[in-house]
Amino acid sequence: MWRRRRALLLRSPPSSSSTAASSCQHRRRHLLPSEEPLAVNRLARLFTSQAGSDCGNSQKPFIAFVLGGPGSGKGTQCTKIASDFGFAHLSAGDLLRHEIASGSEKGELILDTIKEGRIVPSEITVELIRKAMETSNANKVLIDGFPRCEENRIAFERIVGREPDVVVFFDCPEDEMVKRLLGRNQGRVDDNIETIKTRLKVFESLNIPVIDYYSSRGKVRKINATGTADEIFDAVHKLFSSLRF
Ligand SMILES: Nc1ncnc2c1ncn2[C@@H]1O[C@H](COP(=O)(O)OP(=O)(O)O)[C@@H](O)[C@H]1O
Ligand SMILES: Nc1ccn([C@H]2C[C@H](O)[C@@H](COP(=O)(O)OP(=O)(O)O)O2)c(=O)n1
Ligand SMILES: [Mg+2]
Repeated sequence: MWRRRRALLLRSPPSSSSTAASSCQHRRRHLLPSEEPLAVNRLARLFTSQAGSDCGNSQKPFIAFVLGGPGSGKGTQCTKIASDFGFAHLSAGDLLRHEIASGSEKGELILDTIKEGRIVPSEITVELIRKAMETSNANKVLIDGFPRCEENRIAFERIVGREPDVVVFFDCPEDEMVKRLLGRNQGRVDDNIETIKTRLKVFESLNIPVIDYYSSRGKVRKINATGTADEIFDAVHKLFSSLRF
């Protein structure tokens, strides 16, 4: 039943939209308190040197959060960074879409949330990222599209016990982002104008505060995300060449 519904929903337009403010609060309704300490323990093992199991590496991985509005070019630029600088590319959105496609119990909730342009409960996303980091065994990681809200950020930092090394912010005007999303043509359930409007509101109200927070901590590197993908990558390449990882 759910599988048939999922197949239908994967390409259907959104049935409703909701306010940006409710997106992060979603987490509280779905939090399973018994799961949180387990995730804390697993992540603590991943990121503390005493355990010696940091993604299979003896050192903590270098972590770059890659942020920007929907359609700002995060995924496009991450592919290029991964190829030129040897980073593992972990896209939070891709991990969530794989979870939907797997037909897991959480998939239905994730799909409903993404269809509406809202943010998935943090413990689901952090757990998917944690597993992907473990599997990748990488010492340099791009985390694309995360953290999307303060609750995402706090969950990650509390569980992992550290901040990212750098936060790359692709700064793009809204009209350009809308144009790119409507032309993306990947059959995504959230690339329609109604959901895009919500995603832009969510970005402004929930993700910009995260960028402001990391700016105040001197972590943010802002990239002008207009122009061709290659022009933007020139600036990205300069930035990554200047980082020590
Ligand atoms: N600089 C660019 N100029 C025009 N289109 C772009 C540019 N960068 C990416 N795109 C296209 O815009 C769409 C959104 O890009 P994507 O990398 O998926 O962004 P995001 O991950 O931030 O949503 C894709 O179809 C991509 O091919
Ligand atoms: N940290 C995250 C990342 C994505 N999501 C959900 C909500 C987002 O609108 C969708 C799609 O994310 P994705 O990063 O793939 O989208 P864009 O690359 O910005 O177009 O996934 C989330 O809930 N939490
Ligand atoms: Mg993307």
